[in-house]
Amino acid sequence: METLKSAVPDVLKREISKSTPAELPSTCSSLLDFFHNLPQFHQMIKDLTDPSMALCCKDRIAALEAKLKGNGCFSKGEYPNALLFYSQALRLAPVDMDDMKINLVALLYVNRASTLQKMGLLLECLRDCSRALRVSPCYAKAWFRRGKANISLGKFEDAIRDLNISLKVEISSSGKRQIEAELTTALDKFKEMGSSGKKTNQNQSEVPDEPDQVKLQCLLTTTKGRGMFCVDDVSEASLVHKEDPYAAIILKKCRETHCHFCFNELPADAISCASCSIPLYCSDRCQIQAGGQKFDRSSKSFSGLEGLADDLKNYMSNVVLAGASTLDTEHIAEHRHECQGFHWPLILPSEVVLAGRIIVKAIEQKGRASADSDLIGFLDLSHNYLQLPPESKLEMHIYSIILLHCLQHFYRAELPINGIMVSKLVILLSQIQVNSMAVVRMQAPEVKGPIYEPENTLTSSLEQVKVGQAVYVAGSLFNHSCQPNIHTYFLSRTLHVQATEYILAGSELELSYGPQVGHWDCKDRQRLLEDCYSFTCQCTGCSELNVPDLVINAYRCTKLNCLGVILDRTVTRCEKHKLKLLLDGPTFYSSRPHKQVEGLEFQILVAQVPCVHFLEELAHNMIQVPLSHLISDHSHIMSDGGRGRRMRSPFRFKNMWFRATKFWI
Ligand SMILES: C[S@@+](CC[C@H](N)C(=O)[O-])C[C@H]1O[C@@H](n2cnc3c(N)ncnc32)[C@H](O)[C@@H]1O
Repeated sequence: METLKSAVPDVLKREISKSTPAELPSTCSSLLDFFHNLPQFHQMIKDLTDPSMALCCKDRIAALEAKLKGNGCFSKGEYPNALLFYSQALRLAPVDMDDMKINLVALLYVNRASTLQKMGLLLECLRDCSRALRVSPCYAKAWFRRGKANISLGKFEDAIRDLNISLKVEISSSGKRQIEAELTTALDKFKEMGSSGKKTNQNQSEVPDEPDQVKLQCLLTTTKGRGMFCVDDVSEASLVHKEDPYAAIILKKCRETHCHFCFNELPADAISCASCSIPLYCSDRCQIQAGGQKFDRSSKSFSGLEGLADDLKNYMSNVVLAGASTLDTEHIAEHRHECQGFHWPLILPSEVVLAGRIIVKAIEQKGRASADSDLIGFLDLSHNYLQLPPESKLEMHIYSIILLHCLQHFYRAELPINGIMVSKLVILLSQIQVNSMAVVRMQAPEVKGPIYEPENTLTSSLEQVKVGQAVYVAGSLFNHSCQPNIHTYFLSRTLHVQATEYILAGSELELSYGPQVGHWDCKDRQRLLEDCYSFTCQCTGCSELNVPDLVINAYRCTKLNCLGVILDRTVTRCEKHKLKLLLDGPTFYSSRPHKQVEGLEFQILVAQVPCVHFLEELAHNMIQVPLSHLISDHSHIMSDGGRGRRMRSPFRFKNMWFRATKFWI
């Protein structure tokens, strides 16, 4: 990237840095022409898209090496290490579907199943056996291992069926003897269970119905573009909105720990993409939804099992064909186009790969033939291109050109390489910057000291970690407020929006994009929103005076019983504008009810002439805000240099808010 960036001539850089959205086709076209004459550019595209150079291809030899290491650990009883090596081998092993007997993938699944069984992870073991059978349906060892796992799980009927099939397909007599012994155990246990009247618990716990969602409407606001409003009153904690992402991607740092589709933590029997070695998934369902159905195993695959009873044949097809039939077929596999041995999904930044996923989904949804140049317009997302810093504009140009060349390998007809198409990608990248949401999970940091120490209590130390980035089409219409009335959480990759207070009909529903009143002061909140989203916050928290903003960075008087505070100079600059609005307002001389906090009425009394004691501070561009009407003299604050004790935590001021009755400004 840096090489390409530095190669761009200064004139072109300047043109790009000043460009408006309307000028994008021209700047993109100029950069495209420049890169097409640049050998480094062609080399970079080759590195990113040539399958023979990709590090993410399947590699049979490396898989066999990892398998050998796994076997070594298994025989020494080092099961966690064996698990790691078998998982690594599975990630690298190519699925050779022509091999109808035992293939490497099936063998690795059975080896990992044995390891999982040794570790007491029986459900995981069972799943791996089924995966082996999906690849090699007549693999006796997989049926045998499945039977054993089912015995341990108390599912004796299934175990008997598994073992009977295993007996049928096993050819060696020693193998048959082993299976028969296990079958006897299963039959005995089944009889025992029958006589004691015990039944395996088949009852699934009922999932409670989700409450109805609230009716929302999208309206144009005066200062923030479109926003989401509620039609009726919304009670606290109601589910306001629920949505699956249009496209999503895992963050690079979570690639080895979380499922690349649903973003949940990976289980011990994580599975990999059938075509490349990049993603890991928590289940077959996630793998298929992300990468598409790889094994289309028809019932022909296990024909030739003459003599097998019909109920066993049915059972066999249920096990072997499980998964695919239960899938939502409307889902468009989002990783499929990336896993042709290409290198770019591994290398390019997450948001660029996310842009690729959006483009591909749009093409697939519209139908390849009808895909026109307005490929992404239908998403109707806002963007911030005009406000972007020059450096970001240049990077977006370069990444768009690179991405277009990468996608071309799969969608040559739909994605012509020209200035207009690149400009669409530039806009898409800036739309992603403004609209994509971080998918988060709660995580407890590692506990260092003894658990009973107050700092180590898990509930207090849970923190949010970002695991993915996703674009939600309707979810993107919620504006930001530093005093939000809704919050978001994620179950799997589904966005849930919930009310945090009672909201009156017709009110705007606003969430916090990060900063909130009471946690950050106004200037820090505004800086963050400008830096990350390129807008100047117009929420009530930033445009109207509020108590936490005045006191969060204030200096408190050290004198006992004195509640006086002095604002930091940097805060004052930000608050001055709000104060001016207040002073210019119609309530200049009057007192007006400002805020109701737990039954106490706060008042802002706007004095025409500032109190004499504070003139000195005002001369230094500082504003003194005593939080008690009892205070009459603040000369002592100035006498100790105005430093006082710095109060950062708004909660420590909470008591003060309740004690205070008036503000004097
Ligand atoms: C995710 S979109 C929200 C929907 C957007 N208003 C629209 O019309 O599509 C984020 C954009 O909305 C605007 N926005 C959201 N919250 C805002 C706020 N508190 N103050 C000013 N603009 C805001 C900014 O332009 C921001 O880039």
